[in-house]
Amino acid sequence: MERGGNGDANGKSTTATWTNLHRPIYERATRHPFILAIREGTVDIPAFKRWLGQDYIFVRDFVPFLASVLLKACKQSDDPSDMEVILGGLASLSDELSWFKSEASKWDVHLYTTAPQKANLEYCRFLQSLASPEVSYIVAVTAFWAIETVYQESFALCLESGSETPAELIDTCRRWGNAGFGQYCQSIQGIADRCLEKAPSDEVKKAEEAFLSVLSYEINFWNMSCGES
Ligand SMILES: Cc1ncc(CN)c(N)n1
Repeated sequence: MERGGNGDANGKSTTATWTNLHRPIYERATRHPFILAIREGTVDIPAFKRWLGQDYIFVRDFVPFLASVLLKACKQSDDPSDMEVILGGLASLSDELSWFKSEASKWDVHLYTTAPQKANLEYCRFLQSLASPEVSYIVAVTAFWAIETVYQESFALCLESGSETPAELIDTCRRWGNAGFGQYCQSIQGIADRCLEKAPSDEVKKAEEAFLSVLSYEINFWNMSCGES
């Protein structure tokens, strides 16, 4: 089997190469009108509340997905520190679920009676498919990196100087836009790139497809939050 190799001729890592290669869809996911409206202080509050209720459902489904990535790291990774990064992420989801509950009560969003919308159901189904033992660690960890990075880049944009994010949404933006979460995403990116460097080309191709699928599910998720289904 052919080897995937490490990115392009300029020495860029595989994930950096893909981000450049697929820039238009990457930007549709990370600079979505929903995020730009938060940043400009014009976000529709019902849309924000819809996002909040739907994202709680998503994060609940993200837990078993991440547990499956952890299991694959334990079985397939050649670097013991991968497990520590992923375990840290999994542990922080407990705090994240509590945050959703307190934020929901602040905004009068009823989490337990919120039904998942179509775009969310489809994304959660994709997560379930990635959790299958037939999906390799390389593909799963690449998807994990993409999922976290879309939120990191999106919400970091709302914290940049010059942004007019409403005060009551700053806490939400900090949750994913803070520098620590940015470092965590870089650690996952480092893991993905190290794995991709050694992977056979068919696995690299599957990982790229998973990256593109994540971007497309993320766009649909933002669209759903804006009220387009
Ligand atoms: C839809 C979605 N994508 C990503 C994340 C970040 N874990 C999230 N909470 N929700």
